[in-house]
Amino acid sequence: MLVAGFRAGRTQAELIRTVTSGSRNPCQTLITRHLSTSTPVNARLPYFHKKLTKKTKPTVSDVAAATTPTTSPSTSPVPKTTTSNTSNTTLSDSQSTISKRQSFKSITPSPQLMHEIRVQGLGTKAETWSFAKSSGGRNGNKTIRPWDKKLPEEEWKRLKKETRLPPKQVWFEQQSSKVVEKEQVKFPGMRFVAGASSLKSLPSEDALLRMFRPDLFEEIEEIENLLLEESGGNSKATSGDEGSGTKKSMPIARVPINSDDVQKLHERKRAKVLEIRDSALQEIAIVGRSNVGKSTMLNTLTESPNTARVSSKPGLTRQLNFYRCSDKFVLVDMPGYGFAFAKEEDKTAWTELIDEYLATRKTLKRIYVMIDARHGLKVADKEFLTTLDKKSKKFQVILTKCDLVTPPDLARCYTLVQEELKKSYRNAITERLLMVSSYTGAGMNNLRKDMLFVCGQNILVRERERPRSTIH
Ligand SMILES: Nc1nc2c(ncn2[C@@H]2O[C@H](COP(=O)(O)OP(=O)(O)OP(=O)(O)O)[C@@H](O)[C@H]2O)c(=O)[nH]1
Ligand SMILES: [Mg+2]
Repeated sequence: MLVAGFRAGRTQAELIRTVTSGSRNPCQTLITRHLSTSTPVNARLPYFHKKLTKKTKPTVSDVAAATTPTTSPSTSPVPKTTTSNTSNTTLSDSQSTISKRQSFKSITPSPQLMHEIRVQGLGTKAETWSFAKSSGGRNGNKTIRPWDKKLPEEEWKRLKKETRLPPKQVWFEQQSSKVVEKEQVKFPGMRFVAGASSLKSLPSEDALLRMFRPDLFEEIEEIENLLLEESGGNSKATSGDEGSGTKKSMPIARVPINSDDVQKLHERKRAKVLEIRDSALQEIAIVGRSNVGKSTMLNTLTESPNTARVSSKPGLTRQLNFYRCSDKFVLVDMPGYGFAFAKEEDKTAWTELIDEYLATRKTLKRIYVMIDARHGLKVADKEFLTTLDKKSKKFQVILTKCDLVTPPDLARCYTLVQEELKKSYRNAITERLLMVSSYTGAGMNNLRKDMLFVCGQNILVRERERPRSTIH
């Protein structure tokens, strides 16, 4: 009835204005009488209330005004404490967000870092453009864009005809092919070898070695038995506390070569121990918050989308997954931490598994901690890094999802994270952080090289990458 009295298409604000201005329309008079009680208008018209009290983003001056202590006594009927408390919380929150954003934007990254980001093709394409644009300089009011500047017009015309691409895209293609021209490192044939969802099923170092070197299976078995006998252990032990089998394991990789134990071994066996020890497998663990992109990065590293399962929903990886990588080292994909929606018992089990693995694994060479480049270090990250620091475990940070931030913001995030790491974590490798995008593949080559370097290996497969496009 209320709405029927008004012309269709009138806004609710108009309606309220007309009602409260005391118009002579009989319908309006009725409404005015109806509303002329002590109850506020908003309480009677919940829908209008919603509209009228629609939250607007507080400006910096609003925030400043709101946080300045008021001296005048409050005449409001609403209990003072409740209002002031609520508004203070909201405003101080937004104030801190604003000041955080302001201080983030005030970080000036070094030109070298910006250059590296550009050369590696990191950051969103749109901003790569504006970054390149700004480096291209201005000529009066006209912006000289790099793709206008770099080639003479006839050349553009020719390329456009050949490639049927606009100059901007041609320019990008050229830039990316410049990056790819450099030596590429590949991890061919990476594949899943084992999974461990509990400490009991964690494969022992020898078990992994057997999986990697099936040709050495019998020798490993024999040497293990000999070593166990020498050390007074029972080779037929059935404790089953390690490995997937029931046999006790003597980690061959850790046998010191000059020890009496090995000296006592048969000469033939000694040579085998040396050989096996040299093929000791090193492990590289990839950890990070849930959904940060660990499994996707693994797939991009191997250039095969099906190596690890990925999902946009957090909490997909629920066990330690061991991936064999070119016979020399193992990459370990882990469940993510900081997953708020998992069951409490699951969270405890995963944390235990990760902690135990990271703390006790002797063959673990490096821990890569992945941090989302959009957010920097979050509380869960800080907590995790603190536990690593307490255990004196060295770790390297990788900024990921770099395609989702602009190059300047990526550089700022890099600077901020680096500073925080330097300040608060003794075991962080802070000279250089790695930056990758699993979607564009930017930064992956550097990461592969870093992994090989960590394992003390020369590059296994080097090959010149063919240019990504037809443009040469
Ligand atoms: N834009 C962009 N998205 C990414 C990138 N890496 C991963 N993603 C997306 O992020 C989501 C999570 O990826 P996952 O690899 O499953 O993440 P995870 O860290 O393994 O997650 P959990 O297994 O739950 O711990 C997926 O939707 C991916 O497509 C990246 O570099 N750029
Ligand atoms: Mg995963």
